[in-house]
Amino acid sequence: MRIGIIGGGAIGLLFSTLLLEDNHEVFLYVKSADQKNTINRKGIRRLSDSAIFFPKVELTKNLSEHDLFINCTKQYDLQESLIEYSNQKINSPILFIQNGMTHVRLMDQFLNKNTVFIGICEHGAQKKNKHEVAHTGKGSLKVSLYHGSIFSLKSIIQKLHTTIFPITLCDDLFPILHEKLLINAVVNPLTALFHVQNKELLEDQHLLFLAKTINEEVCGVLKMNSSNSWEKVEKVIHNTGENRSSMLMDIINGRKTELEAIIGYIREKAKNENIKTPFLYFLYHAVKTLESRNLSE
Ligand SMILES: NC(=O)C1=CN([C@@H]2O[C@H](COP(=O)(O)OP(=O)(O)OC[C@H]3O[C@@H](n4cnc5c(N)ncnc54)[C@H](OP(=O)(O)O)[C@@H]3O)[C@@H](O)[C@H]2O)C=CC1
Ligand SMILES: CC(C)(CO)C(=O)C(=O)O
Repeated sequence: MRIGIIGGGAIGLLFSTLLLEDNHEVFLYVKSADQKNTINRKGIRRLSDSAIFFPKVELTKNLSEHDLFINCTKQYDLQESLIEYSNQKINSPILFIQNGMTHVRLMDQFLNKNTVFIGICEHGAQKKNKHEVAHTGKGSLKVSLYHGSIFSLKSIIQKLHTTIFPITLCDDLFPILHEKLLINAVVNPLTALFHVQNKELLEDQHLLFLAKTINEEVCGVLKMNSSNSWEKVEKVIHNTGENRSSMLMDIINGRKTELEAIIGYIREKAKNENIKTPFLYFLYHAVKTLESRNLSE
């Protein structure tokens, strides 16, 4: 397949290598000419096996049509890239893999004519620099239809699914988004506040207590069974144990986090339903403090 990947960050670089390994034609769209030139010269190096891959690299302002786009930007950059698709009149199907929930509301404003898929990404990835990426947690992509044809989604999954790039169809969008939202609400703020790898949430008894308490609180808001959900959260933490969560990486690198799309969304839902969420309240303001200090430096 001809696949366009938007964003040369951790997931964009990782997906480019996995799809090239599976012999797809990959076009990676990046924001800076500097990153484009670096990848053209050195390729993308996957640190786990030192394999090097050469996608075709383009700037995002020069999009062309593909069998599928995978948008790998952060939630807070999504609006800009949705405007790019819409200004450049892109008709190709687009898959979004962002953590959090706020993107779901944004889609309709810009992409009501496109075929849109929404997925959750269970991989862990860390970008070391412009062209090197570590695959810190092997997982799969679970994808659901947002608008358009289910037949097109089924055919794309059939062509993409391999052991290198596992991708499965989920019939119901919101349960999978809520499952991932819960995982990110439990893992990301705590790891960002305490500067720990994911696995420490299971290994340190105090962090484990906090993680379980946050799991309870979020399950109360999202109406999920907390003990079944905790098992899933625990499994993802285990599988991505060596990872530093994307929120921790944002804090370390002085970037904005996806807090609003994760904790902000759950708090708003709790507020509308008069549910008290003291731990989320604390997490929200604690991460905001780190974020605003970072951004003002
Ligand atoms: N990393 C992980 O392990 C996981 C991440 N996710 C989710 O995947 C998404 C991506 O995360 P991650 O890869 O870590 O994030 P990164 O910050 O590493 O990468 C995002 C990339 O998007 C680029 N970008 C932003 N706007 C545009 C644009 N308009 N056109 C082209 N590129 C653009 C940024 O470029 P620049 O740097 O030049 O600004 C950056 O390289 C997030 O929603 C995250 O929550 C989900 C599961 C795991
Ligand atoms: C699954 C997890 C928690 C992996 O680190 C993630 O999605 C993230 O870091 O944003």
